[in-house]
Amino acid sequence: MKFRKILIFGAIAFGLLAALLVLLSSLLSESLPNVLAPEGRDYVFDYVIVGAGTGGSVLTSLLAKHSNGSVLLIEAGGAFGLLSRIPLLTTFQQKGINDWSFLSVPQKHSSRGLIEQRQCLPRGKGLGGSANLNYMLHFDGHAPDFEAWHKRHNLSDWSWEQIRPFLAAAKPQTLFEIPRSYSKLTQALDEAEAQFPHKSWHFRRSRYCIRNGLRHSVLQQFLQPVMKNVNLRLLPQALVKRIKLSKSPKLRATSVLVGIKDEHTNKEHEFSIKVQRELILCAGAYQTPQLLLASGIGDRSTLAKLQLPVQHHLPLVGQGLHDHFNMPLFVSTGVIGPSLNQRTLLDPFNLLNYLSSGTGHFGNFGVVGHVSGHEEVEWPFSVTFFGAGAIDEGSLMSISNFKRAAFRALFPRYHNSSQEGFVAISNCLQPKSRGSVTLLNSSMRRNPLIDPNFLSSSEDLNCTIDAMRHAIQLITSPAFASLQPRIHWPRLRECANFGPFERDFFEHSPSDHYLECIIRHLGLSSHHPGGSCAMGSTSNDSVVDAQLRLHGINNLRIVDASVLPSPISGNPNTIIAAIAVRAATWILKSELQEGQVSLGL
Ligand SMILES: Cc1cc2nc3c(=O)[nH]c(=O)nc-3n(C[C@H](O)[C@H](O)[C@H](O)COP(=O)(O)OP(=O)(O)OC[C@H]3O[C@@H](n4cnc5c(N)ncnc54)[C@H](O)[C@@H]3O)c2cc1C
Repeated sequence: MKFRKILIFGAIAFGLLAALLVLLSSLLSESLPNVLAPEGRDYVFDYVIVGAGTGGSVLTSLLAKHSNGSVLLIEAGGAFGLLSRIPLLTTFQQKGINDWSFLSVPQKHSSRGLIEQRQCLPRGKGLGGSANLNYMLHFDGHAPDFEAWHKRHNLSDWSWEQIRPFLAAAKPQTLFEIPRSYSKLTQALDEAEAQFPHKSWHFRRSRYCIRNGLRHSVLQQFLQPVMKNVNLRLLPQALVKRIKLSKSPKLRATSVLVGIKDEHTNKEHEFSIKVQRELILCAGAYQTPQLLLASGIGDRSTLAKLQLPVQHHLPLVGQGLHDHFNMPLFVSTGVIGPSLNQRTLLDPFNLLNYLSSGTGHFGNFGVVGHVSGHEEVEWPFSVTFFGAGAIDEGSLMSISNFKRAAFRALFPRYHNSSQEGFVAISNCLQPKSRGSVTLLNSSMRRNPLIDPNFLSSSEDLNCTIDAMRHAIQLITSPAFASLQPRIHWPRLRECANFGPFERDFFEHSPSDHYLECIIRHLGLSSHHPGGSCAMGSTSNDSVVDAQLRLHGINNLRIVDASVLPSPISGNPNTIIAAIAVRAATWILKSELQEGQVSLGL
């Protein structure tokens, strides 16, 4: 008992220490090196990079290291706090100061269990961008994705052979892999791999961008090591509002208009920064098209409707948005997992374990493994296993936008804080639905109109139903039997006509109509948006060319998730980092070819 008290004191001390560190880290954020202090004069930089997320951090790092030119990195947010480094606590950042907290427009074909049928679309805001808000899962890349880019989109520069060295260069320095012994769920997954009849399915235990128990993102690996370089300046808390083009002799980006808000008076100070060589947009799949459209670069008729003067007609800006769509299913287990629940989290041993070795529940996000099928299936799919037994109602509802009834139908054991179980998340790896990013008006301070248009393709619905049936096959296989799993089919009033019927609990074969109904109500964004300024060969099929330059504007590139011509069959972060490495080589090569550049700081 005495020992337990000591542990509880230890846990409280840890809490206080964490709070102190959060405070300290926010204080430290004030003292970033090389911050540009706008003093009312015009600045000129060889390279101006907009957005310090995955693409922007990697690109800035390589240009700061290897270029002879001056580099300015402009980021709308500031530094992330310590919360971003503690893996399990990452969702607490959502809806906070480091999240843009976008909401989709009401969805036509999905999201019926969400308030106003709108999806929560978190995006990182600050140095590190979404790489500092994400769930840290690493994926090596999948050869057929790039072969499809090569063959279907005529992008021979992006074949698997071509991209592999860049993936290697972008790979996280250290990865933390969930060990087999982590829980009974990881053991069941390993057994399923050995026993499962579908030999073409791939079983992976999760690998995280985590080092010594702390998030190790592109910020730590790429950006931080170069922050003090003499040719680099940072401009945090600054929003890029317009891009200015000049027409002669050739169309080129000449400057950006930046706005910085005074946090006390809320007044905005605006100034321009001139671009000597290249302007590179890394503002992400929602805000890169937003900035282009707000600057009059986009489809002529769309811009006319918004009464925006056209600087450059490029019809597909903001079109072709894609994202993975997740269907969660709660499975309770009859044995102690241990799985994530309030009881395990409040256990002082867990805290001590994390403090002493960086491992245990606090040292990862809770996703323990994935099973995916690419060959011998009609549609490539993935099932992700999130080892959580009790899901906190308030927290999940706030970051998912679920209506209360939908949440409770999905997690009927939500009130039991010591519940053991897991969530099986099924999705299609190559969804066909395409959405868009447009504007409400030209203000960059207003959120863009984001329409992921989930399930607009009936193929995606069939594919998700298929993925769920694969998940059921796994969960009811002998390998999982020792967990005593029970699938909790959501009992939604709106789906009651189709089931679930008592026999479903035994036969695990609910009808397609029932599965369609729950998918259309309860499916959620995976937060992997891309494709809104896709690459391709001409302006009729894309926004940027194979070297990521805007069609018609040679010195304006996009280096972020918007350029993906089709979805990545897994977690996209490392692929976007690899795209940035690739872009850096082209930029540096052209610098070399054209001779010295000025150090115009
Ligand atoms: C909650 C969540 C979980 C995820 N989990 C994973 C995962 O586990 N594994 C994985 O591989 N991927 C994951 N992802 C996806 C991955 O993080 C993103 O695909 C990737 O970070 C996108 O990189 P990016 O460079 O395109 O954009 P971002 O990283 O989003 O960077 C864009 C940056 O631009 C800044 N910006 C935007 N507009 C302006 C402007 N006008 N002026 C100045 N700055 C601007 C933003 O503040 C931001 O910092 C997740 C994403 C989220 C949100």
